[in-house]
Amino acid sequence: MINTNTDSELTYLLPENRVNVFEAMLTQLEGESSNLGVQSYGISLTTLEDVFMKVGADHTQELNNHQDLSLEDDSLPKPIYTSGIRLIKNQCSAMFLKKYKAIQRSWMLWIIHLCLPPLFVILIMAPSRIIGINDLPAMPLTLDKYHDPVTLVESGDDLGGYYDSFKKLIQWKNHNVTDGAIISDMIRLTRDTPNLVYKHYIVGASFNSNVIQVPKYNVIMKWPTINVWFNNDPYHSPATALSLALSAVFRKIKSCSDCDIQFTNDPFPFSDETQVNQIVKGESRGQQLAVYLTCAFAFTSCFYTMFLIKENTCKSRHLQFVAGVKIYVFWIMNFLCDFATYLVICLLTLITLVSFQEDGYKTVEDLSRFLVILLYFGWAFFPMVYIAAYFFDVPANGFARMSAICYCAGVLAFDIIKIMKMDAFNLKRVTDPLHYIMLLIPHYSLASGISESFVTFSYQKMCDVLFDRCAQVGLNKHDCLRNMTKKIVDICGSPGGNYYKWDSPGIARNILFSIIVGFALFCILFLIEYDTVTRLVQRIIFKFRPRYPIENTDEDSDVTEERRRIRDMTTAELTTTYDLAVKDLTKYYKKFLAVNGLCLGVKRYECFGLLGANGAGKTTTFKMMTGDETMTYGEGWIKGYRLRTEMRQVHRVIGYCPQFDALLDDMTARETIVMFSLIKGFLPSDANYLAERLSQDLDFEAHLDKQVKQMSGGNKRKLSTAIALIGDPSILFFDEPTSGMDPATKHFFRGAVCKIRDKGKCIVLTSHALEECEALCTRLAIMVNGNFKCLGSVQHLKNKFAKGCTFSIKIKKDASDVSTRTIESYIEENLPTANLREKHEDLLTYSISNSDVAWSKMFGVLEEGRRSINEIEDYSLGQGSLEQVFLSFTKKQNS
Ligand SMILES: Nc1ncnc2c1ncn2[C@@H]1O[C@H](COP(=O)(O)OP(=O)(O)OP(=O)(O)O)[C@@H](O)[C@H]1O
Repeated sequence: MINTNTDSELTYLLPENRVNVFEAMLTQLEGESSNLGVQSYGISLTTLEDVFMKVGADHTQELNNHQDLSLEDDSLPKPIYTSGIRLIKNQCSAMFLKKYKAIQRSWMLWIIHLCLPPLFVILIMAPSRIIGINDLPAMPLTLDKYHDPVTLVESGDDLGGYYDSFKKLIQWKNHNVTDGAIISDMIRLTRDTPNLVYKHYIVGASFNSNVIQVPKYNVIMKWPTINVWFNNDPYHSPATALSLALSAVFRKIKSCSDCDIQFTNDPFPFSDETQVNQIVKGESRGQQLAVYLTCAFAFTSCFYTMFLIKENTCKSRHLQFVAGVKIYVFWIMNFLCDFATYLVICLLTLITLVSFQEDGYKTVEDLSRFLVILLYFGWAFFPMVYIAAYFFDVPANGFARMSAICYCAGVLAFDIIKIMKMDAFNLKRVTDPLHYIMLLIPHYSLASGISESFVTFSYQKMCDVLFDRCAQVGLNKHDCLRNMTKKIVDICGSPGGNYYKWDSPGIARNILFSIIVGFALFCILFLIEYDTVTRLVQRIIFKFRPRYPIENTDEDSDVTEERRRIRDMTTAELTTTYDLAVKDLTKYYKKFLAVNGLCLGVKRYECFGLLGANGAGKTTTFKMMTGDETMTYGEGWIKGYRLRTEMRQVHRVIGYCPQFDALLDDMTARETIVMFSLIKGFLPSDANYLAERLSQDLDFEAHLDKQVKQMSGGNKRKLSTAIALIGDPSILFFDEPTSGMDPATKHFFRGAVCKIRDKGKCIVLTSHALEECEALCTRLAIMVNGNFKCLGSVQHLKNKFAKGCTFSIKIKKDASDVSTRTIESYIEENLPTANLREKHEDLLTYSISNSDVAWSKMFGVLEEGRRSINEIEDYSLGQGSLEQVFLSFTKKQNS
């Protein structure tokens, strides 16, 4: 029965029960080989996997069902939208689905993200209200505001009874009063209990008489004297001590035991000049809000990098591009979805601000101005964080570092420049250009915008108050300003209230700079995405430090022949003959040569296998073919599209299953397939049906609604394979597709790949499972240190490199040692080149390294042995394995 049939090779399954006719059949084949055009042939034994599939697998029945649902079934839906606006709409839906699911699945994180700026507003509003430029409040001068105050009084020569009045006053006010000698007591107390003194001994008084001379009457008289004492620490203690003494005198003179004088410290309002200075120095709530909000938005903005870094490092983004998502659709949708969530943050921040009814942040005009600042900031920072995502591999790391950078470039730089702007430093010549340069940084522009806008607001408010005061005394604006300082004339003299003016304080510069920066960064982003920058940089690097492939001297003749054939063909010939062609494909990672001048052409109906030890360069070759890496040297074409310049078109015709599952953890398997199907242009209903069909066919139906992070490694692999199969691509790249799959699914997968290949597709795969390559590949190459070491069909390589064969003889259970020796002698006599490799109780294994012994002869000897020696129960005979070929080459691979 014919097992496989390719252009150059036929594989038959031979029934074991007809082993007696093998000798005659093979003799005839060997005799007729030149007439039949048979170059060589070989015999392989059934693999253990085949045995497993036949006798052991629980899935046998299921697999039979699978065969009916084969992937090459033409009833599978096809992409409807292959171009135009409908395809773009479809891809937009896919991008929206991805973002929506990401938010839905990590909602806790998103709530924290959304609430961060409003939370900052709440946390800073209360303290900043106190520190602001409000006039200082009035403060009564009493002992009440001190904790358990003790008043020390000393009665000396008290002439007027003031001592008594003072003591009673303190007691009347319910405070402690102690008699003593003030100086000695204070020295003693300060030495013994200094903390007690500082905390509780606020004021004191001593009452004495002084002898004074009254010059007018020329008499000397005694005069009552009150000395008040105060603790140096509290700010208002001198005035409080004095006020108590005066009250005591008042009470004494008035002979009133429940009288008191209330003293209050009520400062004058800040002068206009002071207010201006405070605004300029940033000692205002609005200014502090600018700093803190920039701090909050530094964290908020950098949060957006996390998803992108994740998408980047798991290679899901690359896979989406391979699936055909348009770059502008990807980024515009990304921006729109992110901006929508950012608008929610802005809205929540505005609502929080309104609830505080803070001057400058309460009217519709104030808030719309604030919203404008946030909007231009959003426009500039999004492309900045998108570009920054390229530089990080770990999301949390990227977030932390970016937040620190944005904090330094925004808040810290804003504070430093504000300090440098102070008149005392005289650095205006430096700070002005520095300010302009820093406006290019979105976070600095945000801090400066909020601050400038508040300064304008404060100036306007201050000038309005000033002009009102002048109007009350009949002065017009002009006369009002005549007596004011230059600074105030400068501020209030020009028409005020224009927030959007160019000069400081105005936010026109901030808006313009941010809009330009946003455009510039988006351009850079698209230049990076369209590989323009990479190609330019590589061209420049190549010009100064060209890197060519290195001539390989110990190359096999088949590899040399393939190279010659590819090099001799014109581009037109290559693209018409082969679906995939590469000429001198070379990749250097800095100085390390990972892939060295590969030449290869793969046609329709071919499954080409890339074998090699770890680090041989297989994945790098795949990456260059799928656009994940650029080639250092060489050329390549897929379906006529040039790899260097037409990767977008290439992506439309290929399916790619990468080595590591490029899947987004939070999405379910169904959502993932639906997303990729939508990208490829399927109707949403078809996408859902496809998810179910592919999951049935690849046997992960039960896991279809599990999130990827909850799936096992093997099922993730199946999902990656399913993604590669979506949309019936002409060329399929499978990088170790079956690693981690169970044997039953592996078997099914191989069946599916064979069917896909037989439909006229071209398949390229790498695998470490040699039996898989043997089963699937029509041709294969073994790679060592970036070079092809051999190339050809499995049989061709076995015939060429795995010379000889092995055979095993199974001995009956009750056979004696004598019988075993008889069998050994028989083999020695008839197949003298055979070496006994292993000898077990009931099994003898021989190997023949001499390939000159014909298969028919070997079968003849073994069949004759079975007939003549009763103790031989069975035998098997087969060619050297692909593993032998593989090992003979790969032992040269550099570790
Ligand atoms: N981004 C990179 N930078 C530097 N060297 C790299 C990079 N990627 C791969 N290499 C190196 O290139 C060589 C080929 O790597 P590649 O991943 O292509 O091997 P492979 O044949 O696919 O191996 P495996 O079977 O283990 O997947 C290795 O030595 C690897 O260390």
